[in-house]
Amino acid sequence: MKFTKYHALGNDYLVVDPKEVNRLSQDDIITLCHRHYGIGSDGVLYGPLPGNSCDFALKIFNPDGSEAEKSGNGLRIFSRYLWDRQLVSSKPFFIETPGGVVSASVCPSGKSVTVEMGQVAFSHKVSEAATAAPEDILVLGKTFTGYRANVGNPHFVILVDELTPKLATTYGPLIESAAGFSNRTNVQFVKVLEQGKIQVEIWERGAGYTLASGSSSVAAAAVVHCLGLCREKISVLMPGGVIEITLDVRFNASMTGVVAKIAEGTLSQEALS
Ligand SMILES: N[C@@H](CCC[C@H](N)C(=O)O)C(=O)O
Repeated sequence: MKFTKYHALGNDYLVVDPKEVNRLSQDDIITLCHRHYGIGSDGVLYGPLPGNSCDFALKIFNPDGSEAEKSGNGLRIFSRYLWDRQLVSSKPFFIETPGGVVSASVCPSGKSVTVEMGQVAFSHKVSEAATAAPEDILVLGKTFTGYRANVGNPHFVILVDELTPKLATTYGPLIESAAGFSNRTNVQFVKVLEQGKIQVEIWERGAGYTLASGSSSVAAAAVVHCLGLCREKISVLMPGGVIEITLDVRFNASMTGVVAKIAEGTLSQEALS
């Protein structure tokens, strides 16, 4: 089975073409993503599949084998894969995910990709709640105030004054699976640095601590903009680098950042046995 590996600011994904394999089981995905027993990645992008409403459809899997509705960096990486395979040009094209259809465009060098991620809802259900509402959550004796956002996939955005990776690694796993989140949640700890700049530490649902996340960047930017803390153009600083987000008045989000190809290879049969 052939695979291609890319990263977007250190958020790494394997792209597996359905032509290579009819189906990936949950165990296959867990092994593929495992950094010792497999190739290692923050997820698997299974596509291109035939779309219902556009040329390309994509399935996105987390390293725990669960399926995500959407992934910002996953979509930017998959766009770059389509571009590398000469299946798209530098003109905008559409990709269908369970979390909605997005439009993407790859810059002429292939190194930067923009995805129009769609409208952010301030709830865990798409198209509900037009404004961010605070919600307290008690974890390990500490109360955090966060805001739900849905970018196709669910997020819980917590504003803090002091930001450390430890916040994400200590509280992230407990918040991810807290009782109030019926389908678990991605978690972002966010510090507003200035009007157009925020810093974020991320705990991803089904993946854990990651160096960057596109949908998390969109969720965090939408919440701080909705609260009036930042304007509509926001640079999101993460441990892996920067993603640029632009929001319109209805919280439709455009996301731009770099993508790099790491490797192409063939997985040994033995690895999945
Ligand atoms: N890394 C991603 C998010 C991947 C999906 C997420 N773990 C989920 O389960 O929703 C991104 O760049 O958005």
